[in-house]
Amino acid sequence: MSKLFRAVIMGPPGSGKGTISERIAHSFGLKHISSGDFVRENISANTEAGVLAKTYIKKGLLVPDHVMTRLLLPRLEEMTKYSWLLDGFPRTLAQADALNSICDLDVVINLNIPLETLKERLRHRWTHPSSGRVYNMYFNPPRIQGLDDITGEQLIQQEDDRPEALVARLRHYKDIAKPVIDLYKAKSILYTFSDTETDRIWPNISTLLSTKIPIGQSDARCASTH
Ligand SMILES: Nc1ncnc2c1ncn2[C@H]1C[C@H](O)[C@@H](COP(=O)(O)OP(=O)(O)OP(=O)(O)O)O1
Ligand SMILES: Nc1nc2c(ncn2[C@@H]2O[C@H](COP(=O)(O)OP(=O)(O)O)[C@@H](O)[C@H]2O)c(=O)[nH]1
Repeated sequence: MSKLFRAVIMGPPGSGKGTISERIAHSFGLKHISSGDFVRENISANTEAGVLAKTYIKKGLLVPDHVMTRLLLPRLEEMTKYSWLLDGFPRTLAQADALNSICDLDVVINLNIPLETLKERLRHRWTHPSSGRVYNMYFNPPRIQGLDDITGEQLIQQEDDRPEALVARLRHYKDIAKPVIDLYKAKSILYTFSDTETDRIWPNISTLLSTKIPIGQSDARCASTH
């Protein structure tokens, strides 16, 4: 069997991880695993880890590393037959070390987007809370204003997407992401993309992945998990 492909996408809030992950899953047939979606699923299903995670998220905190790894690693271990792309995990060095203990990553995509662009995007981000689907009033508006395309349910603007909250979130992101970025740089698997537009970054990511993903791995049947 040919080698499976393992990738991570990193970037600050609003950098386009979710948007680009969907494109990668669609174009290259990787399974898209979003840690945020997975946490939300566990909260909805009232699993033990989900109940615990909720207590942190309600306070605007990250879920502790041991809870996140207990949630995510078994899920990844179930996916040994698939190529996958991980979005939102690892966020800390402890999570990166835990991931490293179960697999070797091929590529880490690092999105480097200017602060002003992030603020502008998140000001116009609308979220479908139960699925985590996101829209932007200008970039990818919902078909009917204020409603989710799939369920027709109401969209919301998340409190922490407000510009005032974003600066603190971004500072926090930079502090915890730096050692993770340094680790992947040292392993020579880090690929950084800097621009203000997803549509300008996407062709470069697509070219990179075309050279990295073994032939026969692009299987649209393995597309996104949601
Ligand atoms: N790797 C992780 N470590 C700790 N907590 C996490 C992790 N991934 C997700 N969570 C928790 C905390 C987040 O606020 C919540 C939702 O995650 P996510 O959907 O990635 O939204 P987010 O609003 O933090 O990120 P973004 O704005 O970058 O999309 O789940
Ligand atoms: N204007 C604009 N909005 C974008 C672009 N790329 C993504 N978005 C929107 O910006 C917001 C943040 O993107 P998202 O994929 O959720 O980023 P994440 O927080 O890193 O997962 C969403 O509302 C997207 O629809 C872009 O190139 N231009």
